Amino acid sequence: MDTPFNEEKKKLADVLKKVEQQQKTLDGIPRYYGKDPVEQALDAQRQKQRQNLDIAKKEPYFGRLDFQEQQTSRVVPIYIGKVGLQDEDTGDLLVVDWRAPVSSMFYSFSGQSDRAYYDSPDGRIEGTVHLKRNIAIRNQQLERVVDSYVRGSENVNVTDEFLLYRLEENKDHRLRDIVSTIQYEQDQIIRAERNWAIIIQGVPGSGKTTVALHRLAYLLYRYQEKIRPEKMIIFAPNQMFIDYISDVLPELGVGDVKQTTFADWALEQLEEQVELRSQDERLEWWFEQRTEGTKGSEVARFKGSIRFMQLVEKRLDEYEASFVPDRPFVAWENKHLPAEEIQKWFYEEYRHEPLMKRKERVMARIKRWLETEYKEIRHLDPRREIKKKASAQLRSFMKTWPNHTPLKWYQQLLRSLPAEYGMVAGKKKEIEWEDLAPLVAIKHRFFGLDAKEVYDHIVLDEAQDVSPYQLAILKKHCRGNSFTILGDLLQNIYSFRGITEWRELAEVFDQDQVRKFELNTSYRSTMEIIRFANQIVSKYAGDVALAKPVYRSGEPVRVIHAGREERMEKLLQLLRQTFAKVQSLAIIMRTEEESRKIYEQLLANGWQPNLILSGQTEYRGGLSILPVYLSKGMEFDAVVMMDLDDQHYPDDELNAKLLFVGCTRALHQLYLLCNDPCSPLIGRSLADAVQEGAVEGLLSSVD
Ligand SMILES: Nc1ncnc2c1ncn2[C@@H]1O[C@H](COP(=O)(O)OP(=O)(O)OP(=O)(O)O)[C@@H](O)[C@H]1O
Repeated sequence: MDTPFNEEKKKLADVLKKVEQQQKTLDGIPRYYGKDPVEQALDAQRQKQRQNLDIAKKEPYFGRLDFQEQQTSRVVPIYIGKVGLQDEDTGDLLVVDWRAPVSSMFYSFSGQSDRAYYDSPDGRIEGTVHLKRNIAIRNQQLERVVDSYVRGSENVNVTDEFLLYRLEENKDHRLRDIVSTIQYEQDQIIRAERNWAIIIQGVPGSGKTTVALHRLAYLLYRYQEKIRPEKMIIFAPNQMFIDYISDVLPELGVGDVKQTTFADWALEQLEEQVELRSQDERLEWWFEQRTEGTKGSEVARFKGSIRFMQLVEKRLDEYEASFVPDRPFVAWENKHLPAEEIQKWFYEEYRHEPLMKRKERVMARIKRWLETEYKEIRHLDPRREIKKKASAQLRSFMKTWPNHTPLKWYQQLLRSLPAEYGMVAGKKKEIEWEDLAPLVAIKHRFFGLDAKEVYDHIVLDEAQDVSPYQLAILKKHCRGNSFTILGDLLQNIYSFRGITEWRELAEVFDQDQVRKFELNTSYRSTMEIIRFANQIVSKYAGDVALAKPVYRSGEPVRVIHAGREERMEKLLQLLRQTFAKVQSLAIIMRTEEESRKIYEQLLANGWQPNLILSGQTEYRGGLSILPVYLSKGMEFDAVVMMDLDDQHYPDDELNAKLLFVGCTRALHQLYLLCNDPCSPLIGRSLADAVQEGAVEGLLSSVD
């Protein structure tokens, strides 16, 4: 009998041959550039098929499930891949798309019993699983076959073996798809109802970002008639992060999804009527030289709150209520339009239109009224004179109507509030990050919302740094509350403007529209790293669950004692030892300034690191140097945290969270260079972790 490996090798050769044949057939058909819509649709279909075949050619499938439907005798092997493939000769399905209903069994089947089911469009299909097999193919070569379930054999529930094989790999400079190893709790989120606003609280490395991107791909497949990629949008914290995640959707065969930051998007909405003040100064204050007092952050949080939103709405209502002057329009002697008539047009007939549009409508209507009135005048000469006069009257009448830009109106509102809420001093058009949401809201009220800017689905990553007001704005831009909102409250290092509890965001929706999920297993880092990092932050965790590691053991976390003078030498030694063995290594500093200094020193020592500072739009991988607060969302094979002393990381909530974020960026190795006196955060962590055997020791040196 053939071994599973040989069996799969033959199958692979067979499938690849069919893929090639199909590619050849398609290559023989030229592209269509004419105007016939039927031909255009056929051409688009062929293009999609070409893209799918390109994906299938590299790795046609990754899993196999042998399933016997209830009341049938045939056991059917179902091959599951990133895209579906059909045998052109027989019409049989060669490979089923991972998003198809039947594929859900591959992710939900745990092997506890041989029974399984899936929900097809025609109802629930039940049956028996005979085999669940993971198949690793790279560049058309079969690399590995792991049976995680064989009916009747003792060998069940070894799913982790394949997962661990995947997790142990080094990562390059891009986030990757995880279709072959999606875990049950992740799959539940990916396949969740379209019209739910999903909030995911997930520990570092639990796959939040990855899951959100897979959910997009799933929604596009499941609701292909209703959802289009151009109508989906991803909000991410910065451009570098967008670059870092940019390969996942194309890998899943999804293109054209807009990816942006809230600030860039909001500025687009405002059409450059404002200038966003650089956030560098404030970030520097918050992360680097924070002194007591949080006046600035209180204002930022207030301006991001639903309370402030309600205040803005109330003032807008008042503005609207007094918008139309309470006086008639007098065209000429004895000819006037009563104020009540004009108000009726504005407040009743045009009430569904935005404010400024209504104003235009009223003016156009007065003009039409004038035209009919002119006709009543018999002689030409007085008519010409009267027309001129009436036009001038209309111009001066309309001048008595309010005429604010959103920014002017907002500035006026702020001036009416206590002084500390004022606009920033500086250029006239300059605003702060937290002013963006109210300004977009005012713009909508004045000029309306462009239907092109209404999305079928919105992803909000690192949502703990988003304000409720911002989310409320986005809700207006979303059809049917279809949101994926993800983040981690233990990583809320921008708490001066973000949220501290998910309740704050959930309140933007009706309660029956929201579903909350938790992802508590960390897939990124080894057990040793997760245990160590948990100790750092546990004091500040409150109700938030700490990360559970996957059972993947690696090297102990190494805390290396390095005094000021020897710090550079120790770092160089460490790099020489580790860098060649990994694809990505980050040196994480406490501040931007220190990142720059180390960068210069490494350059002088012949290294070629990439310096990552705020505003960076690209992530290149390899050796990176960056301040800790910019490392959020990223991951590296190895991480070196520098300057773990009580000056750089004193024992407070922000520093604990920063250190936690930094440590949880590491997949396989974590090194901490510690100076005297060592940071109390790591002192505590160290004592606990040493007991658990996760840390090699405080004074270990690099040899
Ligand atoms: N089911 C899985 N199979 C294989 N790898 C996984 C799985 N889930 C997550 N990962 C891997 O774990 C790492 C972390 O994923 P991701 O960045 O999406 O997590 P996150 O929750 O957004 O993390 P953070 O909060 O730290 O930004 C990635 O390398 C991802 O490929």
